[in-house]
Amino acid sequence: MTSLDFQSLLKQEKALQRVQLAQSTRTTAVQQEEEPGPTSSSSSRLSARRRDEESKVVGTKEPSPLLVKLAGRPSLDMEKMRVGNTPSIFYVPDFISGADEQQLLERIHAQASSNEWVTLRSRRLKCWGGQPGESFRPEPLPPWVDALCESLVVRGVFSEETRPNHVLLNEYQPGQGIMAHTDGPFYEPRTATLSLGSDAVMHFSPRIETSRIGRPGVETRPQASLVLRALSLVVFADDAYSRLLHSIDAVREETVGCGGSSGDVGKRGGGGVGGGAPVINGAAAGAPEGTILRRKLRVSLTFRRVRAADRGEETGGSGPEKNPAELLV
Ligand SMILES: O=C(O)CCC(=O)C(=O)O
Ligand SMILES: [Fe+2]
Repeated sequence: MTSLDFQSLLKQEKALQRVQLAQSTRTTAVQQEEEPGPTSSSSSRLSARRRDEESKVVGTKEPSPLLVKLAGRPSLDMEKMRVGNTPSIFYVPDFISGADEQQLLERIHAQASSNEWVTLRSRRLKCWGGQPGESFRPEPLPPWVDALCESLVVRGVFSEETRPNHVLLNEYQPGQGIMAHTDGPFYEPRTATLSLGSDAVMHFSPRIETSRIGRPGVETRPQASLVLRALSLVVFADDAYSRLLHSIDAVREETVGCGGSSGDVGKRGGGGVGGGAPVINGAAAGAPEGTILRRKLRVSLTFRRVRAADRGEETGGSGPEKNPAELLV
């Protein structure tokens, strides 16, 4: 065995041990979060407990095979995944494999008849983890959803302290989309979305106070677009989370970059017309300007952490205030 083989075996074994540990401590974690907080001291208690337990032999329960598989992948260097000159927008192509995607889609569609779905005009959705808001009470996630959250921590997308505890599933038929929005103040300013089943283009536009819209020099159109290939993960945080709006046009077909949406013109996701904004991850997504993308049934899973009730203030970026339009150039 070469030293490289040995290193990767060691990594896999460590990942497996973490998985077993995570599963055996999951109940404890949920109980701790139900205490007021999580304050920094409660989350450091949690990490300390994890560290203590890590030194013991753990795991009486078989870990989920999906989790073992996902967590066994190498951890990501998120800095290398940053796209364009953007503040904290990261794109990870092929975050999962096509086989993982199939497994996840089967699981999602196996539950399709359940009444947990909320149907909207432009998509349907399901959420796990509890009702975000002032009186948030975390609810346990289904094991396969929890497995995905764990894999995001193991692979370095979220820190242990910001482990996602809330997951949203959106399902879009071809021709459906999502209006320009921010994810709001109830979450920590970091969100990760896994795309399954179809490609789509996400547009980012400056968040403008309503009173300034329409004033000379105030730009509200999308300033950048990001191709979301199936299997990819997009992460945005901090200023990109709080000071930019994101949207997906409600179209059946779209042309990357210059041309904009080529089908169903006039049936946009709402709040913005994506076409024309420069694509900031064309190379990483293998989709140069002019690429035509046809939508299929798209399912996305969005992972976030609900903020502690005592810190439910508006999420703001750090550092000096910048015009949000400047964040993208
Ligand atoms: O489907 C997506 O990729 C985006 C979903 C989203 O922005 C949201 O649920 O807040
Ligand atoms: Fe969103």
